[in-house]
Amino acid sequence: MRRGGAAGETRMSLGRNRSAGRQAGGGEGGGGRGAGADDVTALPEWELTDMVVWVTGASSGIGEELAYQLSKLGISLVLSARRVHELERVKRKCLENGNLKEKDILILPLDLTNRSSHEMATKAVLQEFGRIDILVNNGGVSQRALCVDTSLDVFKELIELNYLGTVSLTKCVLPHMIERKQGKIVTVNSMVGIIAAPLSTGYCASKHALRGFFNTLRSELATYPGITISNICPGPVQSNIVKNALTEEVTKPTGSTADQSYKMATSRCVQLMLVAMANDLKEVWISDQPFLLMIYLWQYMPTLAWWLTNKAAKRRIENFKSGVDWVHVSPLSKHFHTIKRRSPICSTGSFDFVPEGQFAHLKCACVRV
Ligand SMILES: NC(=O)c1ccc[n+]([C@@H]2O[C@H](COP(=O)([O-])OP(=O)(O)OC[C@H]3O[C@@H](n4cnc5c(N)ncnc54)[C@H](O)[C@@H]3O)[C@@H](O)[C@H]2O)c1
Repeated sequence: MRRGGAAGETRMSLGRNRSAGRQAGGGEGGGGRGAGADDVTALPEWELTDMVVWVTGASSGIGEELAYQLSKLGISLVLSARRVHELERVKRKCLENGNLKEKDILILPLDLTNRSSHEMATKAVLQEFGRIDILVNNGGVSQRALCVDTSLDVFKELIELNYLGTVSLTKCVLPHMIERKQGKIVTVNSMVGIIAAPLSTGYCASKHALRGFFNTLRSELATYPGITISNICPGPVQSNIVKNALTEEVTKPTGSTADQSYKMATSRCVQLMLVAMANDLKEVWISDQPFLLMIYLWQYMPTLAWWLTNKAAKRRIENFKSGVDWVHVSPLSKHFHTIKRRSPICSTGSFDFVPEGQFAHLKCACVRV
C-alpha cells in the first residue's frame, strides 16, 4: 500500500472519518463516488479495523492469506473450514505475525455442504463477538474434467458447496445485518463467474449462479444502504485450488502439483481484495494479463470473446490430456503487459484492478494502491 502525496493525504482524511466513509460506500456502493481519484480509495487499515470478520475456507490459499493480512489490521477474526488442525496452524501464524491476541481469533469448524450446521455456527460467532461486520464467503472447490466424462454427482457437489453452501451461510448472517442495518457480504467468486472456462462446466455454473444471486440480493437490499455486497472475481491465483479440484468423480481430486508461477501471488490478490472490501466495491476483477483482457472481451465484445475462447479451448483440452493444466499463453501476452503498464485499460461500468502496474481503476478513477 503506498502513501504520500496529495492523493494519499486526501484518502487519509476520508479514511479517518470512518462513518462518513461507510455511509458513502453504503449509499453508492463505492462506485458512485467516481468523481475523482482522491475521494474513492479508503485504505483497509482505516476502514476495516475493529470489525468482526468471518472468513470461510480459511485453512488454505486465498482464505489463509486473507487471515494473515486481516490479522495485521486489529480486527476480530473468525476462521472457518473443515480441518481444525489447519485452522489452528493459521491461527498460530496470525498470532505470531499479526496484531491480534488469542481472544481475537475464533476457530469455528464448518462444512459448507452441511447446511443444517450454519445457523448454529452463526450463533456461535454472535455469542463470541456480539456481531458480524463482514462475512467473507471464500470456501470453494474447482473442477478439471470434460463435461462428457463427468459424473452428475460432481455437478451436484459443486452446486451444493460453492453455491448453496454460500447462499445458506449468507441467509443465516443476513437477518443479523438487516437488524443492525449494516454489514459487508464479500464473496470470492471468480473470473469464470463471468467468462467460460473449458474443463470447468460445473465450477463455472456455480460461480455464474453466485454472481446472479448476489447481484440480485444487492438490489433487494436497496433499502439498506449500510449493507454492501462485493463480488470478488480473481483470475488465476497461487493456491491449492487445482490440487483440490474435482475431476470426473467426487472422490477423485486432481492432486496436481503443477507449476503455479504464471499465477498471481496470493498476497497481491488479497491486498487488492482488502481495498475492494474497504471501498465496498460491487464487483472487482483481479487478474494478470492476458486473463484480465478476456474478461473485458466477454463483457464488451462477446462475439470476439467466444471465438477466442473456442480457439484457446482446443489447445487447453489438448494440454490437459497430455497432463499440462493450463492453456498455452500466447507470446502476445508480453505485449499485453506492455499495453497494461503504459496505458491501463479503462472500464466504465465495472471495477477492476490492474496488478503489477500499481493502478486500480475504480469506475474510471485511476488511483494508486
Ligand atoms: N486460486 C484461484 O486461481 C482462484 C481463482 C478464482 C477464484 N477462486 C476462488 O477462491 C476461493 C478460495 O480458493 P483457493 O484458491 O484459496 O483454493 P484452496 O483450495 O487453497 O482453498 C479453498 C478453501 O475452501 C475450503 N473448503 C473446501 N471445501 C469446503 C467445505 N465443504 N466446507 C468448508 N470449506 C471448504 C478449503 O478447506 C480451503 O480452506 C474459492 O471460492 C475459489 O473458487 C480461486
